[in-house]
Parts: sequence; structure tokens; C-alpha cells
Amino acid sequence: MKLINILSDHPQTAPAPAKPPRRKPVDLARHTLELAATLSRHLDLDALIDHFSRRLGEVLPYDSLSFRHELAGQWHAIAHGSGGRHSCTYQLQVEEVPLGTLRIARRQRLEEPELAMLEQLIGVIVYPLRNALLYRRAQHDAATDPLTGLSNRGVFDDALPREISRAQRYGTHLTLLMVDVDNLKHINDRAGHSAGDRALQQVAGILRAGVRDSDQVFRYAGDEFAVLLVGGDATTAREVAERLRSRVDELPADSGAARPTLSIGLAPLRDTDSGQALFERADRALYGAKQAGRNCVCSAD
Ligand SMILES: Nc1nc2c(ncn2[C@@H]2O[C@H](COP(=O)(O)OP(=O)(O)OP(=O)(O)O)[C@@H](O)[C@H]2O)c(=O)[nH]1
Repeated sequence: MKLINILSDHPQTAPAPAKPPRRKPVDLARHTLELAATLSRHLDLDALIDHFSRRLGEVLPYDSLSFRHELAGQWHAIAHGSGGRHSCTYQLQVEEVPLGTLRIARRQRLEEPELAMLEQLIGVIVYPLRNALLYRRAQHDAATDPLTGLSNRGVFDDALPREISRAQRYGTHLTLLMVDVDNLKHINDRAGHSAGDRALQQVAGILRAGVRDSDQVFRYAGDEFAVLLVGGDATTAREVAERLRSRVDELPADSGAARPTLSIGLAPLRDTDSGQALFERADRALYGAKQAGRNCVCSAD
């Protein structure tokens, strides 16, 4: 286990701010043991950081605490409190594997005995943190299609009924697009499987970039994607679907292979639709788009 203090930022020039409030003497050994016992029971990262920040605050007053870590190429931050011009930042690692960066900040300088206490308590969170990060990665991997980075079919199966009941409860629009890449077999056969993979990745990127953050995009199966458009009416949904189709249609050909195009079936939610009914209507509309010659959008009746 390693704690690397990468930055202790204790400006000396400013007038000394008021001392932090005095606290009852702490039985640090006992506090550390209790903390270790509770942290080892937390696998959820947010709950772990939340608990650590509360227990730390009981013995060491501070203004803000944040933990930053990387998952699948993206940085995530969990923050408690705000402000504090004096800060201490630790890069945490176990067996040379970086876990993330923990920063504690306070208006008043952190004195040497406080830093020693802080480091003792941080030492206790390192292994539970590693377990929580492994758990979070496992959850992420179980929900993610490795080729495209999109959420997978399992997540779609959970999201569809949830979004339907939300839309029906609040009377908001919801539209399901079922999207299928045309002639992917032909691309695979002519240019190889990796060209087919690249086509799927390009399509995934266009779908994700072409909708709002509040909309959801899934790799449903093979060369089929599902998009849940939240909030827009049927006309808006049709415009979005047309835009996605035409962006893929405008892609340059990949080393002589046929360019991918999209067939899209569109179904706006009806008041009485179940997940199954909405899915079947979008899927029938997709079939209609294939029958109509591919590279087009077809709306459900
Ligand atoms: N490269 C690659 N190909 C895949 C992947 N998943 C599915 N496929 C291919 O996608 C093709 C789907 O075939 P079909 O269902 O006949 O569809 P299509 O060739 O796109 O033709 P239409 O859908 O009828 O336009 C198959 O050849 C699969 O092998 C993948 O992850 N990578």
C-alpha cells in the first residue's frame, strides 16, 4: 500500500486564519479500528467515501474532501463540502496499482500532528477503496458492451419499463428507435471482421453524439441498437432519427468496403403500451424500413 502526498499546499503569506474549533481529545487507535471495521463492510464507492468523510470530520475538522478516480478512460469525482485554501492531496495506490487521488482542504493550516492523524486514517481506507473500485469496475463491465462502450441489452431490458412508467406517470413523451446496420455481413465479407467492428463503433459514436445526454443508447444485439428518446414529441423524434441515419450515410467508405447505412424503426409510446408492446411496434417498423429498401426511417402505425 502506498500513500503519496503529491501536494501539500500551505500558503505562508496570508494572515493566519482563526484556529479550528477545539475538540475533545480523540482515542485515535479506537477510532481507526472502528473505521477499519465499518469501511471493510462497504462495497459501494459513494457510501464508502461518504462514511470515511463523516468519520474523518469527527476527529479532524476540514472544509472539503474529494476523491477522483478513473474508470474506462473517464475521470469521476466524489466531493463533500467546499472550499478551504490549505490542502493536502494524496495519490493512493496498492501494489503499484493507482486507485485515485484524495484531497482534503481547510481554511486553517493543517498542523503536523493533524497530518499524521489524517495519514493514519487514509491508510485504513486504501484496501476497502480498492475493493469498492474493483466492484464498480465489475458492475461497469457487466453493463457495458466492450466493442462500442455502449450500455448492453441487460441495461436496456431494465431501462425500458422504468422509462415507460416514468413517461406514463408524468405524461411526457418517450420514443423507441430500433436501429439496424444494413448489410454488415457484406462489409465483413468484403473488408474483414475488423472493418465490420469499426463500422459498428462508428455507428455507436454517431448515435451517442447525435442525441441528448438524457436520451439513452444501447447495443441491443449484433448489428442492432436501441435508442430511447426522452421528452421529444413524434415529430422531433422523427427528425432525430433522420439526422442519425443521414450522419451514418455520410461516412466515408472504410478501405474500399461498402459504407454502413442504417434502417430505423420508430415507435412513440402510447398511453397503454407495455415494454413488450412498444418494442414490438418499433421492431415491426424496423422490418418495414428493411422492406422499403434500407437506409431509411419507418414509423410505427
Ligand atoms: N464485425 C462484426 N460483425 C458483427 C458483429 N455482430 C454481428 N455481426 C455481423 O452482422 C451480420 C448481421 O447479419 P444480418 O442479420 O444478415 O444483417 P446484415 O448483413 O446487416 O443485413 P441486413 O440487416 O438485412 O441489412 C452478421 O454477418 C454478423 O456476423 C460484431 O460485433 N462485429
